[in-house]
Amino acid sequence: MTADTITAADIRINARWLIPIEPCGVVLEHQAVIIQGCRIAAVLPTAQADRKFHTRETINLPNHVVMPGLINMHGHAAMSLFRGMADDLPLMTWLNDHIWPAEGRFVSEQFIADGTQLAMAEMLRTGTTTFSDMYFFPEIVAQMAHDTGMRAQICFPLLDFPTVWGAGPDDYLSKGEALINAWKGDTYIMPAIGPHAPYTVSDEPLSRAVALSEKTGARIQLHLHETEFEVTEAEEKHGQRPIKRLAKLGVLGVKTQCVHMTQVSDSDIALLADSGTHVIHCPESNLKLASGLCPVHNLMERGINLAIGTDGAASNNDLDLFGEARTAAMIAKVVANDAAALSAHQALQMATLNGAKALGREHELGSLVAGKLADIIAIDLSDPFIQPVYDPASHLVYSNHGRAVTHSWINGVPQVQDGKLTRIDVPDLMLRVEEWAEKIREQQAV
Ligand SMILES: CSC[C@H]1O[C@@H](n2cnc3c(O)ncnc32)[C@H](O)[C@@H]1O
Ligand SMILES: [Zn+2]
Repeated sequence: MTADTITAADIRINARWLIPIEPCGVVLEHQAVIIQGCRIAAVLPTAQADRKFHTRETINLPNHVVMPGLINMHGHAAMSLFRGMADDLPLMTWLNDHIWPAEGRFVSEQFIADGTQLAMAEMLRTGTTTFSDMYFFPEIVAQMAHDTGMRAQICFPLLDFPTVWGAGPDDYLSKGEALINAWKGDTYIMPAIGPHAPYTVSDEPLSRAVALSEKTGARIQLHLHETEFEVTEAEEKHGQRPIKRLAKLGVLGVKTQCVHMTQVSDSDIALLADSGTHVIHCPESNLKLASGLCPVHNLMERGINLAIGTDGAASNNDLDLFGEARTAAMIAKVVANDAAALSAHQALQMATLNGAKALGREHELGSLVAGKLADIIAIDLSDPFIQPVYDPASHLVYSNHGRAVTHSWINGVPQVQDGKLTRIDVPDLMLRVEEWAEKIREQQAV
């Protein structure tokens, strides 16, 4: 027997359980994850790690599951400052009568900075390591995510009409192209194009979005088929379903992510499947706004890649992706009339690897495999509300909530340690959040 060569590395995480996501459906026990720099050097049984690696730091997690960081594929981060401001309303009333007026009144660079930081604090604490954002002042969101060390797809807004961030399509597209160029090749920030929805963006800017995507490689994310009203109104106005119009304009494809898709006909499924378009499922926002239910099972059967998003905190009303995975699993079963429709392992895959696929980064994110980037989380299963443990994957989806996350690393850098954020000053953030709440309450009282 020959002695193993000892390799030096940075961090060793000893985990009671490990869910690598790849291969799907596997739970390993007594595993070590070795991190060297920003990457995973190895995932191996602890006894083997003892013989093969010497690390400068070891973290023992004897009651924990370790898994890849979650990828929240759709949201409007700074809307966290509007959490609970306008509840129990359908989408168009919520937008037209409450959210858009409030955005006109309050959204500024400082609002975006503070609201985004609040959202990042919540996402990090609940296991998200990568998020997708579609909101105003995307250059500020990108800078904040980068400074904090979170990965983020930053979709710049594109609409027919002026907003606080732009005068109209020309302005949005030129600012957006500058954003894409500014972050080219960055490991954390993935700039993308965010046409708001088919009912707010006309054909010409949509075609220009496609051209910009082709020129730069940037992805496109848009709200699509969110409600029955959206589809029937478009049929009256354009004589076709919105997705058909998008297909003709060249919007669909492997670089496009359609958010919501609660209204799905057989021909819609064919368009999505044939083009390789990704669907981002936001079950809690769809439930709360009574928008409809995405037929996840039918889409999965056709091989369509489905990832999960929370949407903004004003329509959810939290950014806990574990909760979202649970809701996704629950409603998939009812919609398909099949208790096996979306298993716990499949829900976890949607919240990790499928998000990485939608971003085009499945080769380096979304699973715990040697060589991938070290975006890792740990969840403590020792609390009474998740005992006893027979199957940790079941617990993560059906019994857990994100607040059981105790540790996270992004790019090998610790972000959460023993449940505490390492890179966000929470007391200072709370003071700024309360100042915004005062202003918003004052305005609501008028
Ligand atoms: C142009 S920035 C994004 C824009 O979208 C609004 N928004 C938030 N949630 C939804 C949703 O579920 N459907 C459509 N639009 C939504 C947000 O308030 C911003 O104005
Ligand atoms: Zn949205």
